[in-house]
Amino acid sequence: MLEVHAANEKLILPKSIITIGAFDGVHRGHQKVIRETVRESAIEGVQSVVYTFDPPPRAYFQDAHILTSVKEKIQRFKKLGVDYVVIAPFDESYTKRSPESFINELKRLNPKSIRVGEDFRFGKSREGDVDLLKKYFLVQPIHTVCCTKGTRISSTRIRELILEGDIQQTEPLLGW
Ligand SMILES: Cc1cc2nc3c(=O)[nH]c(=O)nc-3n(C[C@H](O)[C@H](O)[C@H](O)COP(=O)(O)O)c2cc1C
Ligand SMILES: Nc1ncnc2c1ncn2[C@@H]1O[C@H](COP(=O)(O)OP(=O)(O)OP(=O)(O)O)[C@@H](O)[C@H]1O
Repeated sequence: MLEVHAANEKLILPKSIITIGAFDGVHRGHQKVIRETVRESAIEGVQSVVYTFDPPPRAYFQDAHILTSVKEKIQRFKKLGVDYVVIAPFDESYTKRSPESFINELKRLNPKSIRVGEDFRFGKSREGDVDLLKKYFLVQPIHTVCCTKGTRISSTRIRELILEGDIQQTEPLLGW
């Protein structure tokens, strides 16, 4: 059964496997990251957690078109077998938090490992990176999922295709 928590509820877990990101569109790249998180959590016998943002940071900073509502993202996380979703309200005060403050928040979830891409950034002005995260947690990189043309699947690419009116091409990238 999926549990949804707002970040300010300060959820505490004894052990977990976490993935973090905007996950806008819950495309095939996201699905792989989440499936690996769920698979590892089952092997370890601990809870799987998706920590996500509302709105997606790119929608907040760059006014990007939002592909999936929070409600729809939650439904897709549920289908992928996630145990917990933590939703951070991505607003002005949240964006000003330091990387260390975010790390302290993650500590409450006691992650055995964190699954994010090598280019993951966090904290004000994107100051925190994977090297900083690795000082506190085991961080396991995810192999990039590409489309048949060989380019990385991303929410940005899907937004571009929608703007070009090429909905058909978004389907193999979204995988739903
Ligand atoms: C506490 C916190 C503060 C953030 N502040 C900023 C910021 O000031 N500027 C920015 O561009 N992104 C900021 N971000 C967003 C990150 O750059 C990044 O988009 C987010 O961690 C999601 O990762 P993803 O883009 O790989 O999905 C912040 C993220 C967190 C967790
Ligand atoms: N194609 C992909 N293959 C593997 N992992 C991916 C892929 N796309 C995103 N991820 C991972 O999923 C998590 C969430 O990514 P994020 O929401 O930033 O996706 P994105 O598609 O890169 O978004 P945007 O284009 O808006 O920056 C991150 O850990 C990221 O590294």
